[in-house]
Amino acid sequence: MKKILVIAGTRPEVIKLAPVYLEAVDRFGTDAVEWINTGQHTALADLALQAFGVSPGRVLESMAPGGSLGVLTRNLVSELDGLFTQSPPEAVVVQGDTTTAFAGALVAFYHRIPSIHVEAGLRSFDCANPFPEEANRRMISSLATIHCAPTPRAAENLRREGVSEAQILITGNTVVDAVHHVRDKLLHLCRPVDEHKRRILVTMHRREAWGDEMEKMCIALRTLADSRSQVEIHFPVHLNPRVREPVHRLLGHHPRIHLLDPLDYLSLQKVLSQSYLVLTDSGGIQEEAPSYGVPVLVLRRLTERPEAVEQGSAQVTGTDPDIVVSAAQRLIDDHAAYRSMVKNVNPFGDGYAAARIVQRMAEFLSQQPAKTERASHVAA
Ligand SMILES: CC(=O)N[C@@H]1[C@@H](OP(=O)(O)OP(=O)(O)OC[C@H]2O[C@@H](n3ccc(=O)[nH]c3=O)[C@H](O)[C@@H]2O)O[C@H](CO)[C@@H](O)[C@@H]1O
Repeated sequence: MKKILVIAGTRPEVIKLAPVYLEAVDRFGTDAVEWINTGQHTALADLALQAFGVSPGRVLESMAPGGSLGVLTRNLVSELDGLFTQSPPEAVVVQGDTTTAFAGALVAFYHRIPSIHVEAGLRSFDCANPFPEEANRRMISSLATIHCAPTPRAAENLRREGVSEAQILITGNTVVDAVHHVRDKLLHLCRPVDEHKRRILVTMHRREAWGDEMEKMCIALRTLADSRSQVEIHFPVHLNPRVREPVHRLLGHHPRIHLLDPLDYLSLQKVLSQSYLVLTDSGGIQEEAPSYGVPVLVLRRLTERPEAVEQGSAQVTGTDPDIVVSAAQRLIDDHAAYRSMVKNVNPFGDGYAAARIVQRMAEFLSQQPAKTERASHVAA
């Protein structure tokens, strides 16, 4: 019985791998596909799993609260190595750029097990930003067997790094599949009738923003809310204490800044679909917003998602508070400028990425010889 392991540890991995998991179960059967939750971000990942009706097959205990990236990587590699030794899968699926994804691809490589990398080829070309994600995804691109690039641009990045054409598949981003999975439940929703209000969705969590940048962004949000009475900020705050502490300290008592606990996937999509504008450092939300025609200000110096910027529905503001505030004020005051950013095309995918990925997986697995033995995963 073929066993395909889908390995996820964080909320975005769950959201972007759930469509692949469901498609693979539909194609190969429930006994052939197993979900591995590495425990990197258990609470947020579990919340996302519920939205897709996916129950984690096996939960690892990789996260040492407050542990370093080195400790997390050590734990993940050790646990996955034991799992792969005990019952070697035919293939593993990893997503994006987390430490979970890197450890999954690395241990699969050591065991000579093929790995499928979902969302391959995103590059900021700066290993400090995002940190450690840019380095993780570059390393995964050296290890993976099949590279599922969401866009032609991502595929080009992989070719430039020497990945062979036969190993690259342009699929679209599975996050658009996830949006399609829930959007029927959003259909009855319409944009808020109070045209005077300007609802702004905010999310921030990036490691490279922890500390001063996070504080400066909070002050910028407060300045923005104070400067425009029609602004209502909805901010689901990441569980990480390095995010929660400054956000609640600096924004916790503003009448029009609503600090929320992390939202389940459907609730977030409802807020996103009804927002006037998004201010975020999130990758996934940059990719989802075009599905609802909502403009995005990217609170980062760089983005590995230039497609939305090039089509004009997103703007990279960086993290200078004055620039962020004036960019948001312009889109509130200048309706023509705002309308020019409202697009009805999502450049990141069409909602059929999972189907393409699983089809390619099926073709690949059908060409694999029966495994007689696992060679050379034992240290020389
Ligand atoms: C460098 C970088 O960009 N890396 C990204 C990062 O993911 P991210 O930046 O997208 O991370 P978040 O912003 O945490 O997740 C966002 C998702 O969560 C949903 N959401 C959000 C708030 C909430 O209250 N409830 C929710 O349901 C939301 O709709 C969306 O789908 O790592 C991923 C894995 O490797 C990568 O794929 C991805 O490139």
